[in-house]
Amino acid sequence: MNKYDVAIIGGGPGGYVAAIRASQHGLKTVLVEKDQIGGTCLNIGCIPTKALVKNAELLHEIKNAKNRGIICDAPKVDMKAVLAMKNNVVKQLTGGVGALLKANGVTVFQGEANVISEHELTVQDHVITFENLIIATGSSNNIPPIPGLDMAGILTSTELLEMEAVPESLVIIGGGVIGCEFATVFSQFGSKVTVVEMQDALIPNMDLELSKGLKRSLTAAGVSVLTGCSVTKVEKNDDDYQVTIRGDKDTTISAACVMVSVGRKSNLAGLSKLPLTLERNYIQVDDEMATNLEHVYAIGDVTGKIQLAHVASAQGLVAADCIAGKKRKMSYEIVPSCIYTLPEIGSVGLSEQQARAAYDAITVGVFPMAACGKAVAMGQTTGFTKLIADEKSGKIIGCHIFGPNATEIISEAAAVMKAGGTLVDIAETIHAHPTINESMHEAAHVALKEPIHMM
Ligand SMILES: NC(=O)c1ccc[n+]([C@@H]2O[C@H](COP(=O)([O-])OP(=O)(O)OC[C@H]3O[C@@H](n4cnc5c(N)ncnc54)[C@H](O)[C@@H]3O)[C@@H](O)[C@H]2O)c1
Repeated sequence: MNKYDVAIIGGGPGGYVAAIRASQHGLKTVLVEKDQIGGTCLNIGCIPTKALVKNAELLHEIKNAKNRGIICDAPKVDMKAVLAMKNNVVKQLTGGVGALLKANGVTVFQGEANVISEHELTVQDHVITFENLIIATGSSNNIPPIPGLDMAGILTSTELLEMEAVPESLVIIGGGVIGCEFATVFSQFGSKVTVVEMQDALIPNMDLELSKGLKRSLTAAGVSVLTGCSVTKVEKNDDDYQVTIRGDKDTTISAACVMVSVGRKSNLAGLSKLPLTLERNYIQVDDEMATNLEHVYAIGDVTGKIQLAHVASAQGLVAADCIAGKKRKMSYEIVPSCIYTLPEIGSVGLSEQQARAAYDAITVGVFPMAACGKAVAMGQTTGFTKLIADEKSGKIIGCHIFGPNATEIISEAAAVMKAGGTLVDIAETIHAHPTINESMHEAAHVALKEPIHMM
């Protein structure tokens, strides 16, 4: 009998995590996924991108190996083998998630869900009846209405992850997270990359020092970064695209490929029978992830909150717990976000600009990677760790790291912030030596005006 306590549409990091938790609560749970389990994150987002970023890192290390006394031949990229490696990584992880769902007793239907009433959906020839519904349908690439972007051959990150050859040149429209990660990968792979960003800074919503540092490092890697510029049209001439750019002065750039990464839009197909409250086409939810319909919840990118896999998973756990009667609320105050560039970025809490606007007085401590022993030993001295605290209480309200292992060590700051910790808490915690983590320890000492390894 296809009658379930909870039906979940979408098997990404929001949906599959919610399904496992719902089932663990003893709820009869079904998950419907139209493509592959794992969603954007595992199949065409976070995971495959990180597989390529690792290759970019390797190439960068090999190219610089002679500075460390290692002589290597000039590296070459075999894109077909790179794709095989990337596909293997994806297969391993999606297979793992499939096994977890099975082990937790979640029923999985492959196919497109179509909600036909407030308590029923169809998938292929089946009718599924549900007491509660969790919508976890995610988002897809948004293509802005710029003349020429509807042309065949214009790429998004999805197609760029399937390239069988390294493009000679690549224009990336949008200098946000996707744009900067793909610029990192393809510039190291050998493409001549141009990034066109409409705002005055790359990754414009993050701490300005991160944006400036990233622009410097991408430029040093040979990427042409055009900020404060917009693309007005794209045309095709023989084999190349002509990209017309409006900035301080108008220019036209010729490129073999054009990728668009200007944000994403919600996936709402199959949901029109539900009278959901939407805003800018995103499903509106409260802190328990409930929509305006009592038994319908929504999680992940489709809610238009913070579009990150780990936020979707956290929302999925909240939704499943609330359905099971273990009511709790989602909080967005402490959400680490990471960008996989060279070097990496890890960020949590308020940017310095936001902190100055929100607090009467703040204390900022910045420690350069060039003064961190482990970073020097690794030959990766670009970047810094910045801690921001409320001057009155000393409580940490933001941390921004640009440097090696930034995406890993940012969780220390997140954990301290979650516990309401202060600069003194970090300064008085013994940090192992030599580690990049010491830069956080040192940044706390700098903020407290008692630096040890800095003049
Ligand atoms: N490492 C990660 O966590 C990771 C990786 C990839 C994607 N994501 C998430 O996926 C989502 C989508 O990423 P994204 O990079 O597409 O979006 P984004 O919002 O990060 O960046 C889009 C950028 O495009 C710019 N832009 C908008 N219109 C433009 C135009 N016409 N011309 C030039 N620039 C324009 C914006 O100013 C912005 O800087 C984001 O929410 C992101 O956080 C996260």
